[in-house]
Order: sequence, then structure tokens, then C-alpha cells
Amino acid sequence: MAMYSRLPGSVALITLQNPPVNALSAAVRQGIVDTVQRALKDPKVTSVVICGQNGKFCGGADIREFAGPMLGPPLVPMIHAIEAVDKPVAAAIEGVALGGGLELALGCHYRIAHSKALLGLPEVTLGLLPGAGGSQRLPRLIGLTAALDLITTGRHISAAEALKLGILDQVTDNNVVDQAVEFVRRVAGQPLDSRRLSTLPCPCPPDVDSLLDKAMVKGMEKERDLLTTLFNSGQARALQYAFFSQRVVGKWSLPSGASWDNSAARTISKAAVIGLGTMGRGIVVALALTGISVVAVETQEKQLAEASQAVPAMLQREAGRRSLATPPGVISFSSNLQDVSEVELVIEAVFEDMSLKLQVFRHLTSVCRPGTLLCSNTSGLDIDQLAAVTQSPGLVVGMHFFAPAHVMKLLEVVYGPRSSPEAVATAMQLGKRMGKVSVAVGNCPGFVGNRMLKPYLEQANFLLEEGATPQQVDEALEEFGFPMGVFRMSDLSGLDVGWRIRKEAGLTGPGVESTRTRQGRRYSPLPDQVCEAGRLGQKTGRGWYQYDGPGGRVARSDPWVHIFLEAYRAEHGLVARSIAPEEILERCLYALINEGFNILQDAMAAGPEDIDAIYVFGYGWPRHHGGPMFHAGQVGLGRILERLQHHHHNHPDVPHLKPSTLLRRLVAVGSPPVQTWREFINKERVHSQL
Ligand SMILES: CCC/C=C/C(=O)SCCNC(=O)CCNC(=O)[C@H](O)C(C)(C)COP(=O)([O-])OP(=O)([O-])OC[C@H]1O[C@@H](n2cnc3c(N)ncnc32)[C@H](O)[C@@H]1OP(=O)([O-])[O-]
Repeated sequence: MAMYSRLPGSVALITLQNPPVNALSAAVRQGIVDTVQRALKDPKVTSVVICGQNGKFCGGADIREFAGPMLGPPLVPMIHAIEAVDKPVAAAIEGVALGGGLELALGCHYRIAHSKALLGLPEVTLGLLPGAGGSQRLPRLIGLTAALDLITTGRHISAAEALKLGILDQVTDNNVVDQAVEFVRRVAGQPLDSRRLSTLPCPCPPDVDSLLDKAMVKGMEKERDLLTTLFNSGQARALQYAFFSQRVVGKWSLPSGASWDNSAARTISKAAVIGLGTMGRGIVVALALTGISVVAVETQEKQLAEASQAVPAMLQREAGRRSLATPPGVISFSSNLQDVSEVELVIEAVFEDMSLKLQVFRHLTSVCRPGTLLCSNTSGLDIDQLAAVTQSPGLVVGMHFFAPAHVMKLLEVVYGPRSSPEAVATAMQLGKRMGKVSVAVGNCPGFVGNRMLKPYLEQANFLLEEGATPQQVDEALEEFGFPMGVFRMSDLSGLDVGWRIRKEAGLTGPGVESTRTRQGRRYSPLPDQVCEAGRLGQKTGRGWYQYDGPGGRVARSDPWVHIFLEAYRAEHGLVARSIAPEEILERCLYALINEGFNILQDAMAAGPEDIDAIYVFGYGWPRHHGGPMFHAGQVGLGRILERLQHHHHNHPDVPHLKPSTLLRRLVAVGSPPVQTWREFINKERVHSQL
């Protein structure tokens, strides 16, 4: 909707009303068309101001409408009509003018903004382009180079930068509507031709040839054609889904019925981090950047000395990157666990070893004052086992950060069967304060992200046994859009991590027979043997690839690996076959997706959006494929089921390839869209079908 009011004197005020960000829904567009007409017809009105309700000018086109048919007046003629009005029209920009919101403002003759406002054309992040005249008006206003930067990066800029670029006519610290009203009163009666951006020539840099100049003349038509193509593309659908899944996960709910809107979070101002290895250091920085005072504890003196040098430097660097003059939080370093007695929340980040973690938790529960939240940064160990050794198991949750913890956006908040809603709410809110995408997940081995990674890694190893090379597997995955294939990623994170976990699980190590079947299922000893050869990845300069030296970054094919694979196949009587990239993708991705369905079925994630957000923000899943569960929907659930059945038939000793019951149920009811799965799963659970 849009509200019309006549201010004392001759100014008409049009207020966009569509909370929370006044997105340009069909009703808002209709409202704008009607109120602009009214202002035009009213002879007493000499000028017009357009603003937004509740301190937000406009967050752009209503993304929720993109999935359905276009209803109501279209955006482009609506903005053209505003530009053509013969009374001055000013946009009073408070909060945000993004996408269609900025395009609307560019159709106005003047733009006045509050100093705290953010402006931008983020359409590219949704797989679109500024198709409401923005790709044409902005270059005409600020030149091709600056406009291309904003359109192709989609970045949000401050009012100060927008003023400097020439997008704004005025910036104010005062009431922006009052300023805009005063402004239009002052300019009423002045000629408007030079303010109609779509009619102006484009200021091109001298090196741009006349061809481009001609192209700009046809720009509006071209913009429309391109936008139509983009609108119908799978990538745009996926990017828009990713925008919403990021928001859906904030509205968490647990199987117990506790949820974001019925559970109070505590506000944390003092926290402690135990263990200052790579993860612990990053967590200290992430906390300090949000203004929390942190006690950073490390019992090994050498490690403590190194960390107390490294952490302040990391903090300073990150504060600089975020344009903060001084980091808001205060850090104190200590080697004494007693020093955490006064904090409100502790994050344990010691070595991934259950007996060590249990020892720390026993200690914490005796040192900390009652009511302190105890969190573990474990990447997959049992939270409930840790809770069991404390006095208040309800106050124990997992906070699984991803390395580097001050940079990576994902946080898995792991609730055990005894975690209280307050503890989950507090960890979720703390994650949000740190700028993370926090996802509440259930307590199962590997939680959500690492649990799904396991069948993916397993398939990659099996593919090597059957004839693929690490490069072939990585290339197929990188072609799909992962920043790094599975073997390059394993080399980066260190091959010994998984090796240790497999040893603890009794899958490898002294006394374990070197067969290709272990614990009743197919097993590939390949990664163990690579580790046994002293090749632990980038840190040793050798892994699945070779590097210039220890710590080297550039992966090169290593003849040793090829000879090793040939010898391995010969030893086990395996005949190498040629494996197509399609099979690599199917085997790795569908096994991972299948585990995602198992996770939903086990209620370890509340919905497919939770899994997809975890994969996009923590595991490099290409955003333009939405996430593994969204991708499954795009490929077609029937096809995924059929291919899993096929691969499981060929490899009956690989349980991860056995299609999940949930996948079968979804296919049986006609493969409904991903947005409806959450409801479907809840209903099936009530009727005990899952
Ligand atoms: C036609 C082609 C040309 C034009 C194309 C476009 O304009 S494309 C668009 C270009 N525009 C963009 O890309 C801007 C996208 N938006 C943003 O970047 C941010 O939302 C923000 C900076 C506006 C506010 O950040 P913040 O942290 O203060 O708040 P928050 O992020 O939590 O959002 C609050 C609620 O608002 C909802 N919602 C928000 N925007 C839209 C929308 N456009 N539509 C619908 N809904 C929208 C959001 O889902 C959430 O809903 P929930 O969960 O409460 O039901």
C-alpha cells in the first residue's frame, strides 16, 4: 500500500507501507500508481515527496512474488511515470534503498537520504539484474565505471559514498522527510528535464567506442529481455531461495516445541574461551569484535605466549577489514582455568578428544558460578556425554564454528536431549551478534554438516579405487561450482584429522586387518595409507597432491599418487575403468543428499533450509545451486531416487547409497516443492510414516 497525505502548503507526501522493508509488492505498486496520479491531478500540489514507513525507504521488489505470476502494475512503467511528472518528485531515503527501491529513487527527480541509509543494486546476488531501469539510469547519473561496480558487485554503500558518487543530492542527520519537503519546496518551478535520468546521454569514458554508445540507446529494451531470461533461470530461483533460507534458519524450532519466539535468550557480556589453537583464537576474535569481554585460557605456556601475540594482531586486522576504529571487546589471557569463574558463558575449544573435553567440562562445572552456559566447539562429539558430567546439563550446548572462526559465516548450535531452550536461544543469539548464520541442529555424530560430508568423502575414495584420479574427481566438483574439490579440500584441512577419527572408531590402526570391508561394509583404506606414508596434506607439502613445500598452497599432480593408486588396485585385483564426470557428481552429491534426507527424517535438522544454509555458508556449496536439498528438488526427486537405487544395486555393501525412506515418501506423493517439505515431514511424523 501507499498512503497519500497533503502537507500544509503544496507538498504531497506518499508513504510506502509494507512492513518490514516496504518491498514493492503488487499492492504497493498499485498504491504508488494511484497516489502519483492523485498528486498530478491536484492543482494545489506543486511538488511530491516519496518516503517509506517505519524508517525504511524500500528494500526493493518483493522477492516473495518472484515465484508466482506477475500481478498488479509493472515496475518499469510505474517508475517511468514518476520520472515524467511535471512537478518535482523527491525520494526521502531512510534505512535502505536497495534494488527496486533505489531504482524507484532514480526515477524521482531528487534524492535526499539520511546519513545512516544504505543504498545499492543487489539484484546480482539474487540472479537478476537491476531490471526496473536501474541498469540504464545509474550509468547515466554516475558514469559507466562506477555504475558497473555497483551493479556487478551488488554491494551496499553508505549515504556518504552515494553522495560522493553523485547518486544523492543531499545527506542529512536530521528528519529526512522534513529535509526533502523543504528541498522540493525550494526547487518547485525549476525545469526538470535535466533530472529525468533515462533521457540523458551516458557519460562514457573516452575509450569506450561508439558501439557501446549505440547499445546504451537500446538499453531499456535489452534490460527487459535479459531480465526475462534471468527470471526464468534456475540460478535465480536458487539464489532467491538462498536469501530466504538464510532468514528461515533464524526462526529455529526444536522437536520439544521450544522455538525462537517462545524462548528467551540471555545477553552475554563476559565470556571465556578454553584452548587457544587455531579454532580458539578465531573464536576469541569473533567474540571481541561484538564487544564482549573475553578471558582467553590456554594451559600450555608456549601456546599461550604465541596466542597472546597472534590474537591481538588478528583482531586488529579483522577490525580494520570491518572499518571499526578500535575493536570493541577487551581480551585478557590466562593459563589458569580458575580465571573463568566470573564469566557468563564458556566456549571450550580444546583438542578434539572426548576424554580431554570431559576433563575440561568437569573442571568448568566446579569453577564457574551456577548458571554459566557451557558450550563446546566440538565438530561432532556427543554433547550429551559432556552435559552428563556437569551440574546443570540444561546449560550445555554445542557451538560448532568453522575455521577460521572469525571469518566463516556458519555456526552450528547443537542441542542435546537435555539442553534448555534458554541455552539454545542464547547461543543462537550470540551467533547472530557475531554476524553468523546460526543453525540449530540435533546431537548426532558429525551433527549435520560433517555427517553429510562422510558419505561424500567415502564415495570420492571409492571412485579412486575404481579408476578415477584425484584431479578428475576435483575437476568434476569444481566444474559444478565448489571452490575446491574434495581432495584439494582434504589436503588443505589436513588428512590426519579424519585418520584420527577412523582410528578412534576402530576402523584402522594396529591390529586392524587391511581389507576393503570393515565393520560389515565397504571401506577404502586409501586415505589411511596416504597418511601412513607421511603425507598429511598441505602442511607436509604432500597429500593427494604435491606442493612447493610444507605449507605450500598450489596443488600439482603428483606421480607418486598415480603409482600408488595403480599398485593399490593391482594388490586388490581392481581393474581401473574410465569414469565420467556425471558419475562422479552423482555418486558424491547424491550420497550426500541422501544423508540429508536421513537427517530430516531423524529430526536432526528442522527443515531443508537448515541443511542448505549449512552447506552454502560452511561447506562451499555453490550458492547458485541453492543447497543440496534445493538442488535435489531441481534435479527431480524421482531422478535422485532412481540413480541412488542404481548405484546401491551396484554397490550393495555401501549403506549410504540406500535411498532414505523420506526420499521415497516424497517421490510417492509426487515430489512436492522443497518449501513444503517441512510441513510434510511433520505430518508424516504425526502419522508415524517416518
Ligand atoms: C523486477 C526486477 C528489478 C528489481 C529487483 C529487486 O529489487 S530484487 C530485491 C533487491 N533487494 C534486496 O536484495 C534486498 C534484500 N534485503 C536485505 O538485504 C535485507 O533484508 C535488508 C538490508 C533490507 C534488511 O536487513 P535486516 O537484517 O534488517 O532484516 P532481514 O534481512 O532479516 O529482513 C527482514 C524481513 O524482510 C524480508 N525482506 C527483506 N527484503 C525483502 C524483499 N526485497 N522482498 C521480500 N521480503 C524481504 C526478509 O525476508 C525478512 O522477512 P521475515 O524473515 O521477517 O519474514
